[in-house]
Order: sequence, then structure tokens, then C-alpha cells
Amino acid sequence: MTRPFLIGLTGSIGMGKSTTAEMFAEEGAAVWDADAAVHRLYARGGAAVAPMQRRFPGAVNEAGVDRGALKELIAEDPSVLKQIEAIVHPLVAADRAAFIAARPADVLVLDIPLLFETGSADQFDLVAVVSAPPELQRARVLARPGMTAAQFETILAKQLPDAEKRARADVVIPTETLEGARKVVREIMAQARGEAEDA
Ligand SMILES: CC(C)(COP(=O)(O)OP(=O)(O)OC[C@H]1O[C@@H](n2cnc3c(N)ncnc32)[C@H](O)[C@@H]1O)[C@@H](O)C(=O)NCCC(=O)NCCS
Ligand SMILES: Nc1ncnc2c1ncn2[C@@H]1O[C@H](COP(=O)(O)OP(=O)(O)OP(=O)(O)O)[C@@H](O)[C@H]1O
Repeated sequence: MTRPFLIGLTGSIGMGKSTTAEMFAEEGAAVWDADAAVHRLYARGGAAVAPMQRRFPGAVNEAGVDRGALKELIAEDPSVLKQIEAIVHPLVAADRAAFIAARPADVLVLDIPLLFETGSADQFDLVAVVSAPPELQRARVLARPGMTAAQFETILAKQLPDAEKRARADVVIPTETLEGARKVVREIMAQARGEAEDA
């Protein structure tokens, strides 16, 4: 059996990863979402609950890991994020490996906000970066309920800059318009299907 074609999809906050991942799904790819995996791991019965309970007892309740409590801990001590990542990232990697092993389609799209930051770029056949001008990114993110300019800046500061992501991409997907993004998604899918058949 040939192996599936693996597309890594990344981009900074608000650049359009989820919207673009949905387009890949409409074109027949199976999509795995790293943020959604973290939500499953943190939910009641999820694999991160017990290790997080041991390390941060106050941040776990009957519903699972409490993100609000984690954010308070990170605000008090920024090094807490690294400690959370040390627990969560290996579990996310295992969830992702299980998805790939199940091979739900010939073309698999892995939506990973921290793809470059976690050093997994070389695990994909193609890395696509969603990108839009910074003013548009800012306007989109600040339009979200509860998002402040300060929070936006804090998150941006923890992510690899957009210019660097674009430089490391195999393909940049422009997300100013839905049509522009869909055109490039279709081109990538055509390439992926061709290579999946040749493999
Ligand atoms: C810090 C936490 C509690 C904030 O939760 P909250 O629900 O408020 O926000 P959410 O998860 O939607 O993230 C908001 C934005 O920050 C980005 N972000 C999340 N974690 C990180 C991180 N470790 N480094 C950089 N950016 C991050 C997300 O991609 C998103 O753009 C939560 O993100 C968390 O537990 N993160 C650690 C796990 C992790 O690294 N997740 C990233 C995907 S593997
Ligand atoms: N190609 C596009 N054309 C027009 N608007 C878009 C496009 N892609 C995304 N958007 C809009 O931009 C906003 C952010 O998109 P989305 O939620 O997909 O980003 P994201 O990268 O997944 O965000 P985050 O990193 O915060 O999870 C949404 O309001 C969405 O409707």
C-alpha cells in the first residue's frame, strides 16, 4: 500500500488556517487539527488530564483541564507555558501519529499552528503557509469577542514571524480572499493527488 501525501498547514494567529483547512476537506483531504487535539486531550477523560493534574492540581476540575486557570498561571509565571508544552506536545504528537496511521484519505492535511516552532516541518511532503497582510490579520483577530490588542501582541510574540514562515514554506496560500485561497488549495490538491498516485 502506498503511503498518504502529508500536507502541513500553518500560519500565524488569524491568518486563516481553519478556513483553509475546511477548503482542503471540501476538496477531499482528511484534516487533523492540532488545536482540536489539545481540546480533546484537555477534556474529561482526555490523556492530558492526569499528568496536568499531577503538575498543576489547581488547573484541573471535573470538566478536565481549565484553560482559564492555565492562563492565570502563565500570566504569573511565563515559564509555566514551557512546562505545559512539555506535557502536552508529546501527547499531541501521538494523536497525530494515530491519525496518519489510520489513513482516512490519500491526502492528509495537518493544521498545526506551531509547525515550525515545534520543529516538525521535515515530516511533511509539502508545507503550506497561510498569509495575509498584517493590518488584515490584526483586524480579523481584534474582531473576535474577548480579544484585546495586548493579548494579540502577546500571542504574536510567541509565534515565528509571518515573513519567516513564508520564507520556509513550500507554498504560500494568500488569504485576502476566499477565491484566491481556494485556487491555491486546488493546485496543491492536484499536485498531492498526482504524487500520491506515483508513490
Ligand atoms: C495557553 C492556553 C491555556 C490558552 O488557551 P486558550 O483557549 O485561551 O487559547 P487557544 O488555545 O485557542 O490559543 C490562542 C492562540 O494562541 C496560540 N497558542 C496556543 N498555545 C501556544 C503556544 N504554546 N505557543 C504559541 N502560541 C500558542 C494558538 O495557536 C492560538 O492562535 C492553551 O493554548 C494551552 O494550553 N497551550 C499549550 C498547549 C499548546 O502548545 N497548544 C498549541 C497547539 S499544539
Ligand atoms: N481566504 C480568506 N478570505 C477571506 N477571509 C478569510 C480567509 N481565510 C480566513 N478568513 C477570515 O479570517 C478570520 C480568521 O480565519 P481563521 O479562523 O481560519 O484563522 P486561523 O488561522 O485558524 O486562526 P487561529 O490561529 O487564531 O486559530 C476569519 O474571520 C475568517 O473568516
